[in-house]
Amino acid sequence: TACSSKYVLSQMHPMWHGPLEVPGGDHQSPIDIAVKKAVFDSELKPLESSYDPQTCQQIWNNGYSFLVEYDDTTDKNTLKGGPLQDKYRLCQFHFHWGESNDWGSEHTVDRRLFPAELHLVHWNSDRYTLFEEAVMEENGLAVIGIFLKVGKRHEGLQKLVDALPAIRHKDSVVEFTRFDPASLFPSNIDDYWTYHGSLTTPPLTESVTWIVMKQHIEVSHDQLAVFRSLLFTSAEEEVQKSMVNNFRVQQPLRGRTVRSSFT
Ligand SMILES: NS(=O)(=O)/N=C1/NCCO1
Ligand SMILES: [Zn+2]
Repeated sequence: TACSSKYVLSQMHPMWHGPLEVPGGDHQSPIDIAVKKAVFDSELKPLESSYDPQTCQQIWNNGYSFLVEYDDTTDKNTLKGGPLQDKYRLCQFHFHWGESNDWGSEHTVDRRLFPAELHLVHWNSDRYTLFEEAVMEENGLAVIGIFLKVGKRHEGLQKLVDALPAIRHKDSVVEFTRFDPASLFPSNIDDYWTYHGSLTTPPLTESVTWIVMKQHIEVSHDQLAVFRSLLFTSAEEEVQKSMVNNFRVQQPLRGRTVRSSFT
């Protein structure tokens, strides 16, 4: 109904940080990863990704982050192995960041905050036919989280950074092609933490196998500054708000165990 869609929209309000309660939500994300409490699991395999840069379609500002979207109508961009039993398909990746380099990530490692965090969102194409279906189901989604640190310029990221001025406002979209998501992976993707959690933006459903990389990637101060030049607001709105601090507050662990693929 109209009111519910308005309600959902307001949850998507840019400054939305929760504390939107999810009825019975005790597997929520993000969380702090207490390294010493993580349990090494020797059964965890290396992750296997196979992405086709040709299936990259567009980049757009959804009023909360910016998304790079892939054609997920065929099995072209797959992720399997690691903690996953099934094959998952990439549908988009996006970032979360702060107004300064002191914070911005959603997950933390022993309470350590990073200036930004990359999320690559995949859905279980062995069991479902659409992202929208999988998003409601346990084991429906797999999200890879990669921390960003400020340091040397990231050559792979620059093509994406150069596209951002064209999507400054909410709901703006431009064509974006031939981008390899694996170019944003750290050199080591075998060392990761994994736990069962939720999306950190509505619908907040507890359908996510999180795979958080131990190794971060480096981007330059100037590259990150361009992220902050984006706006939460659409071109029509009188007051323009810079898109920063688009991360959710951390959620209680509620007895969950975080497993590690490394000792
Ligand atoms: N930050 S997140 O958990 O990846 N959230 C979402 N929502 C839709 C797709 O990814
Ligand atoms: Zn995210």
